[in-house]
Amino acid sequence: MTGDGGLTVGDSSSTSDPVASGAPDARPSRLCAKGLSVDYVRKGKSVRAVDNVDLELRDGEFVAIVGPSGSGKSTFLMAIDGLVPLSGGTVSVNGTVTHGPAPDRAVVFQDASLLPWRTIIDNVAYGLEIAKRPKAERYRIAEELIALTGLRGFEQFYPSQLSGGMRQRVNIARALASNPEVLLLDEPFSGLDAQTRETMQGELLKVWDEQKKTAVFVTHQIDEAVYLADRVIAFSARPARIVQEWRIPFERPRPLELKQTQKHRDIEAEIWAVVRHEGEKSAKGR
Ligand SMILES: Nc1ncnc2c1ncn2[C@@H]1O[C@H](COP(=O)(O)OP(=O)(O)OP(=O)(O)O)[C@@H](O)[C@H]1O
Repeated sequence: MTGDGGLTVGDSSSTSDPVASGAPDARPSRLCAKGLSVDYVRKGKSVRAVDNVDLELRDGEFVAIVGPSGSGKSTFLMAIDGLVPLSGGTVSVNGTVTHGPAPDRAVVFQDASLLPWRTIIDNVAYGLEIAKRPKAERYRIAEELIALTGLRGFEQFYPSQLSGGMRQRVNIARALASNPEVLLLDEPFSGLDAQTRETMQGELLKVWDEQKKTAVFVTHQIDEAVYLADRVIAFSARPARIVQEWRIPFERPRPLELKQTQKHRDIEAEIWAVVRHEGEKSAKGR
């Protein structure tokens, strides 16, 4: 069940992607986690949340991470961002080992953490203001991202005047404003209703097709992972280790109707079986 390299869905597919056909990936390495481990201290005892995870993303790759609840997915993402200290291993961006958060990585969280007293455009431009970029430049960039994320006309609104889906658009625009090398998304659509969530998945792919950011996306939703990602990685029950990996063979751009196809459903079912098995192991261990 838990092969080292894991099953690779689509290896034999007709996709022209050189990665999927097994040829070496010539794209430069953007993000590299090596031997990444994280321990938390709980009631005076050390608890391992992430155990010795190796993961490399090439330029412009979109990787989704799935796994049972409490397996360590968010911890892994936070460790990449530098928000939680590593107990072991390294995180490198463009070959340079990172030490804590930096503008080369940006996170989009589940709850849109917008500043309520700032307008939408000022929220999007906030990071650029902190970075002391000239005013004209920050508004030019913010305007571009507002257009890209479908927020035109809402520049002068406040976060409380927007729906949850629109607030997440602002969050994504804000994360992209500093032009990070790597975009980290931690269940960004989990607070949205099913229909809005689906719309946002399509919108995210449009933005991603435009910008081709290297991205790590954590989610509970297998269908979301398969629809969005080039690769889906399943984490074990805590402590998180990589149990299996799937290469997703669908061409881009991907219409939302893709999710209704048998092949999409088959891949979902395969991944779901692995995640469920891991979840059961974790439930038995409690
Ligand atoms: N600050 C913390 N202190 C102690 N333990 C923590 C802390 N944050 C997370 N944990 C524990 O680490 C483990 C991994 O948590 P994490 O939130 O990373 O999992 P997850 O896979 O993202 O979960 P979910 O899918 O439910 O969001 C869990 O057992 C959690 O209780």
